[in-house]
Amino acid sequence: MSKRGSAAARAPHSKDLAARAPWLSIALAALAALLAAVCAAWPDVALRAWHAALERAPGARARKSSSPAGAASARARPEGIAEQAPCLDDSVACPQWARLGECAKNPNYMAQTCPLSCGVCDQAPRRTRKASTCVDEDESCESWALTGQCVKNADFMLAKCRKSCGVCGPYGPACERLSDAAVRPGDMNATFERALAHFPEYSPQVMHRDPWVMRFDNFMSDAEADHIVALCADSFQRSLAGDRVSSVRTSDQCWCNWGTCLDDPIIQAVEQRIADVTRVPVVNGEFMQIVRYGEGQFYREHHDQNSASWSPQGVRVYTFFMYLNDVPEGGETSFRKLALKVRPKKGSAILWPSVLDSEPNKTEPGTYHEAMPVLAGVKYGANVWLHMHDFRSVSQRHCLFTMKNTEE
Ligand SMILES: O=C(O)CCC(=O)C(=O)O
Ligand SMILES: [Fe+2]
Repeated sequence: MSKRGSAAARAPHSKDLAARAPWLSIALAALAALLAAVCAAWPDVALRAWHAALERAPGARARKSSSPAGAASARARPEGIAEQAPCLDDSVACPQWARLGECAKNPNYMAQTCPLSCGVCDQAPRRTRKASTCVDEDESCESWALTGQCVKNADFMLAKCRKSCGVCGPYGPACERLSDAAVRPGDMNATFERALAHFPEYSPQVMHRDPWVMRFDNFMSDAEADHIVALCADSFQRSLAGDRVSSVRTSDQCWCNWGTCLDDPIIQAVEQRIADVTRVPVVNGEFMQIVRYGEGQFYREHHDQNSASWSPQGVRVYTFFMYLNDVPEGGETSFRKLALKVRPKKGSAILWPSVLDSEPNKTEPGTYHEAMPVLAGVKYGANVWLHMHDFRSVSQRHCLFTMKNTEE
């Protein structure tokens, strides 16, 4: 045996303790006698303490609220089905199938496979998720996942590598939401009114109401704008639209998602100002995306809302767009439906909603917009897209549904 020996070999035996410290056994005996006396004298005190402990225990609320009806359904439960077994979907596609009407078109299959999404938990046998649904079926899954195959090759990977792609639960353990909704019905109107009243230092102006488009003439200093452009100097790449290179968007982009950029005090200060104005936490924001348009470059009319309400990060609720230089000619942000064109001005910014104030999970039809072609010079800008829920932590956990645009 090694010199150090095992912990068990070194642990003093209770008898040795009693021999070495007789006062300890006397004290313990006295304490036990005292407790017995208290319980005998005030049984309800002991009982209340026991109930309080039970109420704090996990699952206590369910126990407490179990109504007579709950008791009846527990009695009627078929044998062999555990009382606590959750109602689960067996496929990550269930929410989408349900939205497409499959629960009605294909009721038997769907009730078995997607009871949660079809809302038929009472009819479907409750069962724990089969362990086999959360496994990799190929030993290369982990390395494929690390090289981005869960996104690039989603059909194959979601079938064969569920574990490595982190899609085991309805969202997969990597994708659990860590935050409540940042925007509730009515919050957006209140946020815009508050921004108008509370941030005179940014010179807010209403460009449009219903839907809101608010301009902040003085959102950042020239030095801050120059600094943000300089951070990206060597990191621009062709912009993507909806995850791919597309002729509708011809600019270059740079995601501020690497260490030096994320840790940059100016980036952090600007992100915090955006959070203060919008009342949406910094972690709900995608990483800042800096864009550069050369002469003739543009982003055709599009909508920024790209994430399903069921996705872990939820919908994109706001866009905060900052202008990082003065553009000699062209490059306006145009909201055709609102008959509004915003001219780029260094240090200014615009904020608009991508969802409805009254139903913040639904797309706001008024805020389609376009980056008009730059006619002379270059245009630099920066997007911050803010989501309903925490975006950054699920993205850091490599959750598939934050990396990929998701559809309703
Ligand atoms: O460049 C602009 O004015 C707007 C850019 C934009 O809409 C986007 O990048 O989604
Ligand atoms: Fe946009």
